[in-house]
Amino acid sequence: MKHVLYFTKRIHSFSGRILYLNLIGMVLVSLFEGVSILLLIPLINLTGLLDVNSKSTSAFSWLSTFFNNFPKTISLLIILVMYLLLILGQSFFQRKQTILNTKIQQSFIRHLREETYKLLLQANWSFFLNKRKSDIINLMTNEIILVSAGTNMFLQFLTSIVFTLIQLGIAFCLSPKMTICVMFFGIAIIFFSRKFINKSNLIGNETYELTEMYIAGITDHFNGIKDIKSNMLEEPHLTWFQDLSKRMELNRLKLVKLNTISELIYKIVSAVLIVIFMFFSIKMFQAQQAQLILIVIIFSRLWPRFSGIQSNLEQLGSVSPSFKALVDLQDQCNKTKEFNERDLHNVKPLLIEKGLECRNINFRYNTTENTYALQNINLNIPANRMTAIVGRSGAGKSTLIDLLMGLNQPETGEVLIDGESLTSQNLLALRRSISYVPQDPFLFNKTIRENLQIIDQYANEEQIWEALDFAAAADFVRKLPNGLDTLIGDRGIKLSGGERQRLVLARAILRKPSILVLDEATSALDTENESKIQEALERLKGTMTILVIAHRLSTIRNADQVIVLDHGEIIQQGQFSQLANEKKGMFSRLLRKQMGVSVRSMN
Ligand SMILES: Nc1ncnc2c1ncn2[C@@H]1O[C@H](COP(=O)(O)OP(=O)(O)OP(=O)(O)O)[C@@H](O)[C@H]1O
Repeated sequence: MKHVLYFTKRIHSFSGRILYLNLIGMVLVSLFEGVSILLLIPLINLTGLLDVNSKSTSAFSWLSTFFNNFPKTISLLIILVMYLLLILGQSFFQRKQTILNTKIQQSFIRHLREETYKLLLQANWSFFLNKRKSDIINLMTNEIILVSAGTNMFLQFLTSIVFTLIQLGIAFCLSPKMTICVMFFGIAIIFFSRKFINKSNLIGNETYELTEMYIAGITDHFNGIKDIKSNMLEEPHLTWFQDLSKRMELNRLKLVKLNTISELIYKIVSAVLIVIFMFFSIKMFQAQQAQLILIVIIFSRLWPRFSGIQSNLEQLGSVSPSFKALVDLQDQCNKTKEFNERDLHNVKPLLIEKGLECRNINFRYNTTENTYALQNINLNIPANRMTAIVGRSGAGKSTLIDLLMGLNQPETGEVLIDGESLTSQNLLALRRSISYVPQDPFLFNKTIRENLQIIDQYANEEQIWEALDFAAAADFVRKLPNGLDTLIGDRGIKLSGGERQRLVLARAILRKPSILVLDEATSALDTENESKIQEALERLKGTMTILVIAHRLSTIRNADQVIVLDHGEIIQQGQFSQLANEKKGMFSRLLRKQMGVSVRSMN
């Protein structure tokens, strides 16, 4: 419940005065309804069948006395007009209140969405390494709506308590004994049905987990749909999906069964109580017909209030896991925050003059395990030169690059930029100076132009073509039917792997970075395009610092410095030709293997 209260406080500080207006509106709507009970007294009296001016209704007998001053028809007309006005008033306020409610709820959802999205963007890389993307998607789509709806539900719950108190007050004036009895049973039954609330909470937890699994499954399956289709893995996936859908169905059914059983209990108890009341009222207290009618009216008005409170609590119990998940996510983001929103304004890129340096760096992904991804890294990366990082798969190349970009933080040691430690102060300036091209480049489902302008929205036609030329992409873009305005599909699916890599390279160049990082960025290119890019990189040398990770060693022939990593340690460092001549070194072994493969493949 504390998480629900947390969000209620948030909606309170977010909406301020409007929230009170809304609450007053809800109370007003309920009051109109309450007052209509009172009108029943003179109405019943007017029928002439019953006399309601008895002791038990004495608090409001003045109402009947008042209407006795008028001829019957006039009284009847006044009462009915009042009744009509009450209904009209109620409907009018109800509409206003619903609109206001939606306004508050929707702006709160927007606020929550924006706030959580900002926090996510501000979280550091380690947060994303440890978090499943689909869980974030689930929170940002399904759960956030449940949280907002739940917060609203909680506010309605508070209003309904206020209104129940008002109605209890009115009922008390009509029949104190009766009201106390109803209250006693109502509270007792809410107290005894706590276990329903706990059960709802358990089912809510299960719903949350199942939804997480569902979104994760769908995301994974459709990201890997090519694998599924080409390896004919449809059947196991379908079975998995059917099992999960069945579990989701049963989970919903369980919740409805639970909610309806408590509703059923309330109805049965209500019927039994009415019967008992009637019996005692008639047999023991010789109650008049009017009192009996009041008993039924009070019961039918008040009892649903109690059962409403109970079902409200059950619903809150079932959505409270969503509240907890959102609080947890925001907490984790706050703990892993690497910058504040205002830091993003006016970040000037760094002009690196001397270079980057790694000093005594050790790094592990999991600090509870003994395996280090990087150990004793001491390294100089001179500015405006090309440095290549090579090594076997899993050697730590990408981890090293991530450290240099300030994505990973070293456990010991430090990264220096022109002799200054990399801290949160200069982190964003460093990032602004970097263009990073990964092995599996990310492209948006937009046109080529839009994909390029993401990096620089003011880039003109000439600059765009210049970047495309650099990345050996101009030719294929020219041949596309809509040229720069061609839509490239989901993640650029309508392009080949090599075309995608070239586009991302062009995008990286458009930024005119001080540091260009290519992480296996040309792995999908044919030799012709690769050598075009090599030439282009050669032209760039001296204008920016280039960091290249490459398995294909021919790519880095022109590098000024080659770093060889193995098991997270630097085992060789020097110029390409120098390392190639160290016959016993890992580099020449890797080189020989690749040359052997290429010679064999030529034969
Ligand atoms: N997020 C992670 N959590 C835990 N361990 C990781 C994580 N990412 C990488 N590792 C481990 O760190 C080591 C270095 O990985 P890294 O990705 O840096 O290697 P690499 O040299 O770039 O490999 P490749 O050439 O195959 O891309 C590997 O043993 C890998 O299993």
